[in-house]
Amino acid sequence: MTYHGRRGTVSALSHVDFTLWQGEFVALLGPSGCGKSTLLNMVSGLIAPTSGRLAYRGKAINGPNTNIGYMTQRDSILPWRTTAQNIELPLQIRHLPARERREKVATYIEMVGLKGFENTYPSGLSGGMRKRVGLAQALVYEPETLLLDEPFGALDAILRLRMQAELLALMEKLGATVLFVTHDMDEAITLADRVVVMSARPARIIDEIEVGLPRPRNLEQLQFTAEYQEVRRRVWDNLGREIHSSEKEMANQ
Ligand SMILES: Nc1ncnc2c1ncn2[C@@H]1O[C@H](COP(=O)(O)OP(=O)(O)OP(=O)(O)O)[C@@H](O)[C@H]1O
Repeated sequence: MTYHGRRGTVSALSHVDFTLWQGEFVALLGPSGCGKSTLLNMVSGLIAPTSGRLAYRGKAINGPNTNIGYMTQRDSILPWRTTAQNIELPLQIRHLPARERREKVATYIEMVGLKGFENTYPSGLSGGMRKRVGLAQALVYEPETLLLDEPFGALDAILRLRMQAELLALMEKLGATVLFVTHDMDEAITLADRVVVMSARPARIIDEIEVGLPRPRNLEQLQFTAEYQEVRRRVWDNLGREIHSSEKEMANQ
């Protein structure tokens, strides 16, 4: 994917070739600005690659894909709508009958732990609560596949751990297919079945690591296990090498 903008040409992704299997939770891990959001935008059908091919269930992706729920990095919560109204929005766009909308909104409000805040406007919600509204918005029409772009990036460590645990429990329950973008190695390993490590821009895939840690996972204990440390070392070996090489490149420029 190459962007041709007013400020010149930016080569965002070079050679990216991978398959996301049904029911799998894949974390895309890479340095800042390497092209992770670009990749999600392409998978969701919002932008088209300048070369190469993307397919969903074997069919070429030619436009927005309604089987996919996408939580972008910046939330799309409308300040003039309450929690319930924001979560209802994707269902209104799909013209679901009012009764069905109400039922689904109630289910997902409960699922993301926002019961009691149905009628609160975004200005009355904490950062973590806003993220939950965003997550419920992506989940509410029950897409087969979820794209989550650094959903917990701006949260403090404790809230982040809580949200990660909630997401994991939810995904294990729903059996959804997830593509999760992060630049946090521990987040990638604790959540995913497979970690796809991307290089600095223009991104290519430098490694794919099967995490292999059993589920359901207890996030508070997981990081202290020997198995976890072993996976972490393997991911770090690759990521560390990539960081050093991009630092060297920058120093030579
Ligand atoms: N619409 C655009 N026009 C021109 N360049 C763009 C556009 N969108 C992204 N880029 C550039 O493409 C590169 C990859 O951006 P992208 O947002 O995909 O990276 P990222 O890995 O998601 O970054 P981060 O981890 O910081 O969120 C960056 O250099 C960015 O400046």
